[in-house]
Amino acid sequence: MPSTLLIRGGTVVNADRAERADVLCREGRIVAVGLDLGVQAGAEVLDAEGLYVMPGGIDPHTHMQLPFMGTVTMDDFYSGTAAGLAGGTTTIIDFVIPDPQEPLMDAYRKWRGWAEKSASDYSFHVAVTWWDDSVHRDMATLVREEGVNSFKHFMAYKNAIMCDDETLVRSFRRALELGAMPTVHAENGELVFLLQQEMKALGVTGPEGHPLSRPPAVEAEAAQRAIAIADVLGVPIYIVHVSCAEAADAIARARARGQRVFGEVLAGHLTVDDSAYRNPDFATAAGHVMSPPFREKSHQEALWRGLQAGHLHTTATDHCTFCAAQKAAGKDDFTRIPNGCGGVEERMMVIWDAGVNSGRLTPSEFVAIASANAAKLFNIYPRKGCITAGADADLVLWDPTATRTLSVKTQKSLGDFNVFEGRTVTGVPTATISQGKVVYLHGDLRAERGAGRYVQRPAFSTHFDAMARWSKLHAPVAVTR
Ligand SMILES: NC(=O)NCCC(=O)O
Ligand SMILES: [Zn+2]
Ligand SMILES: [Zn+2]
Repeated sequence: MPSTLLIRGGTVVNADRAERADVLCREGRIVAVGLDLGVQAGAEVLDAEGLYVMPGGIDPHTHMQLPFMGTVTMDDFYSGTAAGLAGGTTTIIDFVIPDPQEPLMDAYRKWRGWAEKSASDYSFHVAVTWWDDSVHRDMATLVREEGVNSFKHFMAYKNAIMCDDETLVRSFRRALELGAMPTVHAENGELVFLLQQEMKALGVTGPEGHPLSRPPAVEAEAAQRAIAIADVLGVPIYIVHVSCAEAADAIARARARGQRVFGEVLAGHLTVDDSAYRNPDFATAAGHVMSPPFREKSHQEALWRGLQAGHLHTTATDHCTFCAAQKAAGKDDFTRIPNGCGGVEERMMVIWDAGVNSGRLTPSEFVAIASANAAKLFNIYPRKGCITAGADADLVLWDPTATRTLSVKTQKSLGDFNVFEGRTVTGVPTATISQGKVVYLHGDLRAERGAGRYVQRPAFSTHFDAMARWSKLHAPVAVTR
């Protein structure tokens, strides 16, 4: 396998520009980007004439091998990252989710072990699901010794991994001290719990009860609460899987006030609506059960507008695959259907097709939301998310004219369901390069078990510096009497 790769004749697309250029990669890094780079003896050459050459996708929200709701996802770190590579995604940021009372470091080491089989590079957010002095201490160890710079808080999943407000406040404050980004799954878990019981009391036990127990206001309330807590504490905040207009509006309002609030949106929420929950076929309806749920179509427009306006910043999948047999645990009670859907392979195609082909996004704006913005927010830019000398050679060659029909029959994920089933997209990856190696070429997936590396992410991204200066200048001053 040559360690030098030349990608010749394509249009290199970064978040800030697109230009005709060759890309030369050596020993896993990009060493030159420019016109007419000469072919070197022994180099592998990829012809990119007529193609876009983009930074490999970063999916900042996946759950591979997740133990959740009494079962474990179908995709492990190998099959899940391999599926990502087939779709042009070369880095995932997954989640360590400790059980309540489980030491954070124990959970972290467990997840690191599971992830060693990854085929692409990966990193971890760590969830804070409970609080005591050991959590306070372990957060520092994770940031300073393990390169974790983001902590996740579930405001839903009562009686399981839900954070109460005290834990949110303590953890946000600690994250600020450590220079790490707090992130939240914003849904009011108390309201969800109440509405679930009420739905069942009304006889609504099927998957249609899932969206009915998680209306947009439930998400908007939690988003607003998390934003307000972050504002009071002077910490930036990142809201995962924003699914509805009301939550997107809460972010836009806070940003208009100058607050550093960042939003993530899922390929599914941008393109799939809630009609499936009323499908008479249980497996189809349950296959769509994820939280927050798919929404009525009008919310999709609000999410696209958020991306276009810059109020929403990243796109992800929340890839979390459960098969029909697992979903059947909730046959008579929708609250027992394991929550989660796939998408790591389809994300970039679906968003390109619905975003770029529609004129909502330019190719550079697509690179921003599919890769560069996540790299910036989680402080791995320009190592990731940018085609420049010195960056990791993680790239995708993109044919904007080729079409594909997405289907469970052809997906690489081990899940047995595809929420994008039957969707024909225009704009597909023809090659994916990870660490300078061609790992996917014209349908031939060459993912290597264990080839992925753990990516450390330094603390104190640029936002922290600005916020610290602001806080210092606006510190409370006592009246001298
Ligand atoms: N999203 C979902 O339904 N499952 C995964 C856990 C989470 O992110 O909430
Ligand atoms: Zn979530
Ligand atoms: Zn998730």
